[in-house]
Amino acid sequence: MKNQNALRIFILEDDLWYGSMLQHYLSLNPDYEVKRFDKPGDLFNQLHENPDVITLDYFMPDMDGSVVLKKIREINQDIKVVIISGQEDLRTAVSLVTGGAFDYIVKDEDTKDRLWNVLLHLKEIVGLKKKIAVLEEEVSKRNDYSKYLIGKSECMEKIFALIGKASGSTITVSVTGETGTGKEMVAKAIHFNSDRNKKPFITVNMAAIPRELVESELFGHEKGAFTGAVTRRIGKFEEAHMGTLFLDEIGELDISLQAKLLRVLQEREITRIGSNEVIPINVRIVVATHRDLMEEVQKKTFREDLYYRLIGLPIKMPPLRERGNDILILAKSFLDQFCDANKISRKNLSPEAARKLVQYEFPGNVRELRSIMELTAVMSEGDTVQPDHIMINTPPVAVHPMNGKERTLREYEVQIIQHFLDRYDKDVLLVARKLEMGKSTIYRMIQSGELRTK
Ligand SMILES: Nc1ncnc2c1ncn2[C@@H]1O[C@H](COP(=O)(O)OP(=O)(O)OP(=O)(O)O)[C@@H](O)[C@H]1O
Repeated sequence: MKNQNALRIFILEDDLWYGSMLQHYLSLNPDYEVKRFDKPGDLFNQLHENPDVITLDYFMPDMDGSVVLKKIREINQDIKVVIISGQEDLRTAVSLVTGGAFDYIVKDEDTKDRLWNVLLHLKEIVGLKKKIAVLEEEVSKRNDYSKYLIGKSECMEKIFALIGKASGSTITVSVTGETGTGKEMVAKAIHFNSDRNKKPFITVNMAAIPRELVESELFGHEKGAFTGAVTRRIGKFEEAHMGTLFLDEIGELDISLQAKLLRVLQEREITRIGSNEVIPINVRIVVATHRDLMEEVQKKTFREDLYYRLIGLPIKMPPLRERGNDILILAKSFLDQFCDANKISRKNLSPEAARKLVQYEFPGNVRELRSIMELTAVMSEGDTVQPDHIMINTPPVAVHPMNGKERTLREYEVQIIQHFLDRYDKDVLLVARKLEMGKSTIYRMIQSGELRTK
């Protein structure tokens, strides 16, 4: 059976006897897979097998060792090359090692033992590199937020498509939506699905930083720039260099700082407070807000020019109550996650429990659903969740048609039916039953364009 962790070694040696001796000796180690070549051309033909190590005889009749080394390095820089030569010339050794050789061994009676030791050392390095590659792969999988963003509803499918579009470019993205709808998750999904995913993802929540500290938080400061600036501090823009900067609650940014942010976004460079040095920055910006920024522009609390600079690719997160069956998919997923984490057996939702969930408004959206399901897992006994196990603190609110601007009776009617259609995945029959009205009335209103089914 092939040993997946074997160190793959190619020997290039024109002296057949010496080459065979090395091959035999190294093959004594079951962790080595050894192949021998006596001409550089033959070795190059097999380089696609990606050996971990090549031992290279420096004096070859066909090609000088330094040329072979250069060619190997051009094809694959990851292959470690150990030079073996009769030449005891230190200058050659130094120039080969600076040219990319891993080590240089002089051909004498100790060669095989020294080579043995070099290879043991190399096996460790190659093993560590492979482990790092596996771990990096795992981390990037763990950070593949699109796998964690759960949803099958039409509106979430649209969000996934937009995340895909945003990930493929460096366009600024603005995510809006009520609290707990997953705006930060979207920002992370975009970052970790983009080619910046090995660089930092930095979050700054504008609402969480005292107003007077925001500038220094974003752009950094030099020591002594202001009272309290006892050391130099790098700002979040610099920290996010080559990665993504997520500016959460951007609507809370003080108007006095908005002009500065706009300048930075236009010039793509920052200056730390108290410094004259201009530092170029390369960051992708994702902003989020639960506010209607256009409304803020009209109220003159948000600069219009900054608004247009930030809007980029807009992604509007739908409230959970408009995601139809996603409520139950998410609920089951949160329930399973909690049970698995606490090593209790998984539970099912009874039809009545499911109904209780879909009838609730979820003002706190997905975040609220997660907390409710965690509490449910604790409260329920047995393997089926009943409605009583689901503790909803706020009383269920059907619709609040009286909130907001005044409407005609007909408009209220349309608003209520639309709300139910959105909630129940445009299932006209179900909505008609729930509202105790004729399904033909609903169909007529859809036909006339009063109600949306898309
Ligand atoms: N589609 C989803 N699938 C799975 N979990 C989700 C989804 N959307 C949100 N969540 C979970 O809901 C919680 C809130 O998500 P997140 O912080 O991204 O929301 P937000 O809109 O940024 O909230 P806020 O506006 O309050 O900052 C997190 O625990 C997240 O894991």
